Amino acid sequence: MLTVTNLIKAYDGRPVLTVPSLQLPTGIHYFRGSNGSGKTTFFRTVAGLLPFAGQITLNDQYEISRDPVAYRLRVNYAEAEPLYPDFLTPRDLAGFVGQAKRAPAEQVSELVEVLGINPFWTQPTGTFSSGMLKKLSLLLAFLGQPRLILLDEPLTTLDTATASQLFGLVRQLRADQDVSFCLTSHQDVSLTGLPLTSIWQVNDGLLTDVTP
Ligand SMILES: Nc1ncnc2c1ncn2[C@@H]1O[C@H](COP(=O)(O)OP(=O)(O)OP(=O)(O)O)[C@@H](O)[C@H]1O
Repeated sequence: MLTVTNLIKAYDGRPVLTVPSLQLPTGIHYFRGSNGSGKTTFFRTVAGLLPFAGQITLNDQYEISRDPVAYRLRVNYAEAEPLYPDFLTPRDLAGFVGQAKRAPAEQVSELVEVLGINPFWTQPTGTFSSGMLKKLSLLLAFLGQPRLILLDEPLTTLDTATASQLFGLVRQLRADQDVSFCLTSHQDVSLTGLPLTSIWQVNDGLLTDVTP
């Protein structure tokens, strides 16, 4: 599903992530590692948000630099600590992102319901709690018809009921539409009952497969 080759990501000339070769099949992949080990850098790079050296290809077909639009239509990302312009509401953001991701008409309302966003749908994000921001970022990450969704620390600040709804959504998209997921968490994701395809340990910008 995802192939990464000769990836080097540096900040100001300092390499922080090196992935010589990585192949992820369809499934749910969990990346764990200590603070500053490179998880977010990896996710942001795969999401197409950071410049890097190397190749990243989805489904042997869409290379991130060669097919930037087709690739980004199929790879969605939820930030660990989402931030939006204060004056925008979930309705505004879902409108923009939904259009960019070519989301089906009824998709937004279904996700609003599942993630419990109705009570603050038209409220400016500048007034949001961290959990409300997290719910909104998750909604945006599910819009369109992604083949891969990157969830960076999806559980942080999320209440238990919404976490359970989120896992239900992940299971459903996995089973019904063969959507793949990569996620990070400082909590032990294997305890959530999600069927994990692989587990990766990130240390000092290097990824090691530690799947049992
Ligand atoms: N914008 C940036 N400029 C310079 N260095 C950065 C930048 N963002 C991250 N880094 C560095 O890259 C390395 C990896 O950071 P990253 O955010 O990917 O870690 P992480 O594994 O996601 O950590 P955490 O668990 O704390 O979220 C760290 O050394 C960090 O200081």
